[in-house]
Amino acid sequence: MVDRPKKPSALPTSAGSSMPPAPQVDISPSSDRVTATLPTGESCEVLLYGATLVSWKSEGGQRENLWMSDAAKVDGSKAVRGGIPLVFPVFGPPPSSSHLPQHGFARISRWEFLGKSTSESDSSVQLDFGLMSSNLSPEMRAAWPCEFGVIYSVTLGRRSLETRVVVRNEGAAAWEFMWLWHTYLRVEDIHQTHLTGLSSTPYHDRVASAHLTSEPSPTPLTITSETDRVYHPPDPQSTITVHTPAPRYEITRENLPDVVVWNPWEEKAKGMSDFEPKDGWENMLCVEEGSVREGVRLEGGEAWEGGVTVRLVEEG
Ligand SMILES: O=P(O)(O)OC[C@H]1O[C@H](O)[C@H](O)[C@@H](O)[C@@H]1O
Repeated sequence: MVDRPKKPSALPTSAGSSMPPAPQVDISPSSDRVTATLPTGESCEVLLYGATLVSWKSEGGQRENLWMSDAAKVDGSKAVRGGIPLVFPVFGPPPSSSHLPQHGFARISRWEFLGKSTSESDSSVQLDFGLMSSNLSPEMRAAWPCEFGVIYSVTLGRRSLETRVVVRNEGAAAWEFMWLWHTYLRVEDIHQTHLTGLSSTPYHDRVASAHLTSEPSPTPLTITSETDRVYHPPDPQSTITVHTPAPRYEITRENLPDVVVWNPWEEKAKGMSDFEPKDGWENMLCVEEGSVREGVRLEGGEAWEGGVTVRLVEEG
């Protein structure tokens, strides 16, 4: 984890001097969400429900980088359709013997806001959230009776969003889990969007068959129909780039071997009640980083850490 000095935001940095106070990062925690705004206007908003990032604005707050469905439920009644829901401890449908919901419980559980820290050197703010076994509903506790603690950190910079997670086994017995950032990126136009960094990478095509491993993708990868693929790039740290007409997104991963690329396309979007507008699939692309092909095993007392950074870079 990046070790950052903790600094209460209430303390003015220019105390005792004749200089005007430096602009402060604004943190607005409320009963259901935490919003952070940099002095330059960039912001992010995290719902306590699922620790779901529902907004990330750059360019002084002028540009939204995450796609959110107009029909997304943000009242805790359903996983949020958009933003960055967190997938844990299972990806996709759980095994038939399990009572866990699709994509697990992290995205439908209420997390705790643990606090924030700021960094003057690079004008960023870090927000920390936690989820433990004791936070789960009795149904989820019964479905996954493992002792765990998860710390999720979101760091907002001028042109970047860094997210990190530490999953710890707080019990004595070993267990396995999967983790994924289900990131809905906003793109200007899916028909003018392509990805680089996944070529020469075989993938599981979840549209054609859950078990088929296809030929490596061509370069660059364009999205021209319903797409649901799990890539396993040979280099787990390699950069994935999403090129759109606006700034491109450069995605770097730490300790995350798998990348899911998902766009429901026209027909599937029509069938999702919480997907609005119905042509919204033209303005979104899920590029999801995680560890989902195989479970990560943690012995009692062990911890696992992963991270994703998305940077905005001008094309050209
Ligand atoms: O509808 P959800 O449960 O949010 O899942 C949305 C999508 O998530 C991932 O991208 C999976 O690979 C897809 O198969 C799934 O359709």
